[in-house]
Amino acid sequence: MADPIAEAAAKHPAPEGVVYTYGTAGFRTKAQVLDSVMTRCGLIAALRSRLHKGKWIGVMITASHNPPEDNGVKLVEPLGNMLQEEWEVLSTTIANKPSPEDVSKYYQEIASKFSIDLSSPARVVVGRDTRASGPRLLDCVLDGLKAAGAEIKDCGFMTTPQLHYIVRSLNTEGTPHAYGTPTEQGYYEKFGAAFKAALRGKKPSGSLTVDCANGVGGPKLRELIKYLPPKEEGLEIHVVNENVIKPESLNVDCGADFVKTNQRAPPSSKVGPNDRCCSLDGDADRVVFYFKDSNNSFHLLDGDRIATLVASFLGDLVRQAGLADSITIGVVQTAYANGAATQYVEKTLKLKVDCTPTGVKYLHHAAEMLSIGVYFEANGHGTVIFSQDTLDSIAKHEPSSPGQKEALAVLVAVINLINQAVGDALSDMLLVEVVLAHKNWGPQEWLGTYTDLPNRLSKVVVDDRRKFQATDAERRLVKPEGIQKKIDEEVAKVRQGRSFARASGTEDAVRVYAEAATRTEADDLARKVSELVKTFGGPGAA
Ligand SMILES: CC(=O)N[C@H]1[C@@H](OP(=O)(O)O)O[C@H](CO)[C@@H](O)[C@@H]1O
Ligand SMILES: [Mg+2]
Repeated sequence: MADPIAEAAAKHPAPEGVVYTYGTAGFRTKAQVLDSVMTRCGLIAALRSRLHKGKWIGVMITASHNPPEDNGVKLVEPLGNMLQEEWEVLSTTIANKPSPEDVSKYYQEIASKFSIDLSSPARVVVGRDTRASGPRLLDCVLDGLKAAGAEIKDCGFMTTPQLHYIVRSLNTEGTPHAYGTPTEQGYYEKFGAAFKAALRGKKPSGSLTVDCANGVGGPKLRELIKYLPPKEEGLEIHVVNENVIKPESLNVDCGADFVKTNQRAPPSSKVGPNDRCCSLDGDADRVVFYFKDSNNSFHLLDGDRIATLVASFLGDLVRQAGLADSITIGVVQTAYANGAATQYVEKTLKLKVDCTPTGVKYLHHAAEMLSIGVYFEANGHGTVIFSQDTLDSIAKHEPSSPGQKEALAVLVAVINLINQAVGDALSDMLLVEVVLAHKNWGPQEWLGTYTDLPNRLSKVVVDDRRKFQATDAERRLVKPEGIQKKIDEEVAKVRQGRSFARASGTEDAVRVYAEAATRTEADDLARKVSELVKTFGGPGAA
């Protein structure tokens, strides 16, 4: 008897000797070895949808900020969240099955384990970024989906957050929690209208130059601009690095990762002093801001800065609207947040800070525990989420003065402007612009809120990064034995020192972070800790 699952898997056989892992951001590696993984992810997406009683599941084909020759895939849960961890493991297992028959058998096993009726409806929506390998890998996903008998919606080019938005909107359509019209146009209408409402007549000063990393963010931003107020009334946006015709230029010398890692503007940048700029990454789920001052010095305004800016603004609105008694705001960071940012949130803003392991899913979970959870990774991934209780209190709040009424109106518009499903570079960018316009701030004022401690992020290649096991939100190593004590000794030697090492979840390396009172001390500390990592992780080390 014909077995469509085995047939689909046979059409896209797994290359020999490659081991796949569904990591921090799904499967991500060289595009040429991903065909089999794509088909199998199609199968997993169909199963996941059936388990959710036919709700829409998303499949996003992207490798974000990675080089153009890479690609990847991540699955999106019905409310737009990232895939549940247990299913990451199932995805990893099916991706590594050697033969088509093993794939089919495992597919059946998952179905019986979760009592999934394989004849029930499955619905899957697919999007992709602009990489050259995208069309081929899309076909591989579609083969998996067709074999599993899923209903398919192919959205073509999408930013990652747009796909999350569409998934959430499809699944909430017609319910009291309807998120928006489940189309790309619906996305622009929702965020365009919210931006206008949140500005409330305030006009951002100057212009904003947006570097789109030569990725999918470029054409999507061009589209979004059509739904924003005209530049005379609203924001003047200059779009740069939007060449999607040459996919080999994706993320090359531009984009959020380039700017954050090199701490400088893309070489092509031609902006003047104090002009606001921001850079998106390849799938537009991450944004960092920056500017050059009148001495031509570069200043980065990263995810920590966005979190502090937004948290302080939301704190003011909640207070001014008379809601401070019922709503508390918290900020969620990772260990990579600059110590000065953490201190600013705790001491100046007087808000609670949580620290989680690296990876948006951990930050998102922690933020879900708060009434308003502002979460950002230093590299610019993040958003703000509002609990249902908070949304209910805001909806039924009766303002008792014109001042309260105004603050409440801004708060409601800002909530609509924030993509609740996932961190979204375009929505975060508009949010920052709204806050700056309301505060009447330029980038200098924003930068002036606190002074970053000099820091250094390095990468050390070791024999086996799995030897490095961390605890305490990845701030301390429990293995290799003895290394943490040595790191502590180095940290103690410098002023305001902090350093940690952890195995990367996306690259075959150990990352070392160090900060200290001065640039020399921070660099020194990073070098010393990197040496320790090399020694403890070198050949023959336990
Ligand atoms: C220090 C750093 O920036 N790490 C990044 C990177 O994770 P690693 O596990 O450090 O490789 O990629 C993740 C996925 O994009 C992102 O969430 C995270 O912030
Ligand atoms: Mg990304």
